[in-house]
Amino acid sequence: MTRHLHLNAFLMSTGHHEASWRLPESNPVANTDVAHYQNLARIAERGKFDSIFFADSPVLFGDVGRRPAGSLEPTVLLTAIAAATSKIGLIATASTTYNDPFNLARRFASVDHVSGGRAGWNVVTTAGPDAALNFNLADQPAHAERYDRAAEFLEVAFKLWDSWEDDATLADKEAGVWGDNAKVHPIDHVGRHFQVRGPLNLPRSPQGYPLIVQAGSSEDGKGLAARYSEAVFTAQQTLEDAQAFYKDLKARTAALGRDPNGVKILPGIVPVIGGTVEEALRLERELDELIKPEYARDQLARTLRLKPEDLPLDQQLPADLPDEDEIEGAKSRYTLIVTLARREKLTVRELIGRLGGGRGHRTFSGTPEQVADAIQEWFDADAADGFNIMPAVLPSGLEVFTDQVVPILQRRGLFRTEYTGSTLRDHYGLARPVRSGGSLEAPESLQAATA
Ligand SMILES: Cc1cc2nc3c(=O)[nH]c(=O)nc-3n(C[C@H](O)[C@H](O)[C@H](O)COP(=O)(O)O)c2cc1C
Repeated sequence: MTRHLHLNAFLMSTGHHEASWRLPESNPVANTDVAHYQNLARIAERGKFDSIFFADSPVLFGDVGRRPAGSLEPTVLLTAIAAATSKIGLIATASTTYNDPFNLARRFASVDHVSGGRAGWNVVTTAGPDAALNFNLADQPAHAERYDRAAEFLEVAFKLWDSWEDDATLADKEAGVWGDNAKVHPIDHVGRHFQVRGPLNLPRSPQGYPLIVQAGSSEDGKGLAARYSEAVFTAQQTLEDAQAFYKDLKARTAALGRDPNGVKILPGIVPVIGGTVEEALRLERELDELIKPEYARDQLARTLRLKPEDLPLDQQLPADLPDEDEIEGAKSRYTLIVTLARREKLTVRELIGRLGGGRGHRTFSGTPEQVADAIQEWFDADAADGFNIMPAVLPSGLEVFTDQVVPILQRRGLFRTEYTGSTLRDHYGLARPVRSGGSLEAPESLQAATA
């Protein structure tokens, strides 16, 4: 089976570089401008991307002085984007720790109805203590507890999406019968975290389920991804690390009886593209020089559970840092940052520059040809099924990728020249789960999840 590259546009206000909002071209209040996001989605659709994606956390992070702060609730934003596009997939993040299954299952099924089958859900447990304070808690639930809840949350969501059979709606005007009660099922879920009777108060959506995306990379994170996810986002700094993650996750998926091709692995890349290498590096330097180190050092201190004064800008990280298993936040991101700093002997200032561009995702500055080579190298080396494209500056970074890198990938036969389907599942080459006659024929890629 020919493998095709998958491209997801990870959209974030004026771009992933934390100082992008300071460029003359940038709209500093793009983070709440729906027309900005509709324009970005149209650019990505012109580039035949599989999907666009919004991260999210139910908390206002850190210091509003540093970069555009606050974000539109992403499923609401997706409905506005759905109205402005017709093909591109629409993926939003929502937390299993700070939501309930009934409302969230309904919300994503609604996005799927509104978009004609283009909804995807990035399932997160929300790492970090701050969000907990917005939801009657004094601290974040333990890492393992968050993932245990997430697994049950997904079980309930699948049951709710399956509570209507595909042919439950009759709309028989003659007989005056709208629906068939025998095809709408309570779910009567009773579990450790949730009791949900069901059925969902919404007919089955065009895709049956939204595409299930996950982004954890710890043992718990990979366990959840192997059982339930169909696309996995990950931050990987080196080809070797990416190959190891790819091999491990595919093996875990197969060990659960799922089709490993049913899980698409997309590492992030923050491309800074110039007509020449010098031009690309100049743009990278211009952005890095706009970073105010004190903001970034505060955030780095929080991640490393240190005080800012423990991190002198022109010295390397302190020798004694906590082990990953002491971290209750985003375990794998913590390890990635510390490993990056140690491996490349980065000073705090240098590390801040690297993180300012992509928060631990791989950054790559070069010409369109070199960016295409970097993508093809990992794709050919079984380190990725596709990429999370994270333009440093938006919209210009997405435009130049769409107009100058995508054509190279298309000429090399790596990427679609036209959409061949209309749903998000079609774009990722994943079957639609069918629910009829009381039975569920889940696609092999999801069988373990819905067993
Ligand atoms: C591309 C990408 C996007 C992410 N988006 C979010 C997000 O929107 N909200 C969130 O709480 N976590 C987000 N995360 C973090 C993951 O959900 C997770 O907390 C992190 O990868 C650490 O997972 P681990 O504790 O299993 O190692 C994202 C991670 C990646 C790689």
